[in-house]
Amino acid sequence: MEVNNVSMNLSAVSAKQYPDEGYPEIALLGRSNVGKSSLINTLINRKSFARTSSTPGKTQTLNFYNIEDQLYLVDVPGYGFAKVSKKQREEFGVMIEEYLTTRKPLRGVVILVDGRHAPSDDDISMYQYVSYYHLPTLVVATKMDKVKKNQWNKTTSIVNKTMNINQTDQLQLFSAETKSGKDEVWQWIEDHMK
Ligand SMILES: Nc1nc2c(ncn2[C@@H]2O[C@H](COP(=O)(O)OP(=O)(O)OP(=O)(O)O)[C@@H](O)[C@H]2O)c(=O)[nH]1
Ligand SMILES: [Mg+2]
Repeated sequence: MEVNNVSMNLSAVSAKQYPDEGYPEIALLGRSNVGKSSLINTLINRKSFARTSSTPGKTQTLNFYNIEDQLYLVDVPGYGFAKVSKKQREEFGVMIEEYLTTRKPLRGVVILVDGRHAPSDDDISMYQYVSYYHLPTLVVATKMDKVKKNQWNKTTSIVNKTMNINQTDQLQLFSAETKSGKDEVWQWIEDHMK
C-alpha cells in the first residue's frame, strides 16, 4: 500500500475505547523490545511515528494507527517483560485477551520474534493462543540485519519448526534497519484486509 496519511487515532485499554469506523485491523504482537513499533514505522515510511525505545515496555496501551482511512495497525504492548509488576502484567494480559478474543474487525495478527534467537516459550504460547482463536497469523522474524545471510535458511527452519507454524500461516524474515521483507509484510496485510 502506498502510505501518505497516517494518524495515531487513539490509545485504548478497554473495549469501549476502541475505534468504531469498522476499518479492518491487523494487530502486532510480540515480546517487549522485539521491534513492533519499528515494524510499524517501516511499513508507514516514518522514522519514529510509533515510539520506539531500547527500554522494554514502552508501549503500554493498545495503539490504533489509522492508515489511509482503510486500515488500523494495532500496536499491542509487549508481553513477558521483567520491569513491570506482576499485577501490571496481569492487567496487560486481560487487556490483550479482551482485544484478541472479542474484536470483530480484527482480521489477523503479526507475531514478531527475534530472528537472532530461537523463539521463546512466550513466543510459542502466543502463537498457540492466536491459533486457538483461528486468527490468521504472519510470523515475522525481525532484526535479520544482525543475522548473516548464509544463516537465513537456518533461521527459517528453526522458527518454522519451533513455533510449529500451520500451513495456512506464513513466516517472513524482516529487518527494520534494511527494510528487507517490508513488501512481503504489506502483501500479507493487504491479502487479509478483505
Ligand atoms: N538492528 C535492528 N534493531 C531493531 C530492529 N527493529 C527494532 N530494533 C531495535 O530494537 C529496539 C526495540 O524496538 P521497538 O520497535 O521499540 O520494540 P517494541 O516491540 O515496540 O517494544 P515495546 O514497545 O517495549 O513492546 C529499538 O532499539 C530498535 O531500534 C531491526 O530490524 N534491526
Ligand atoms: Mg513499541
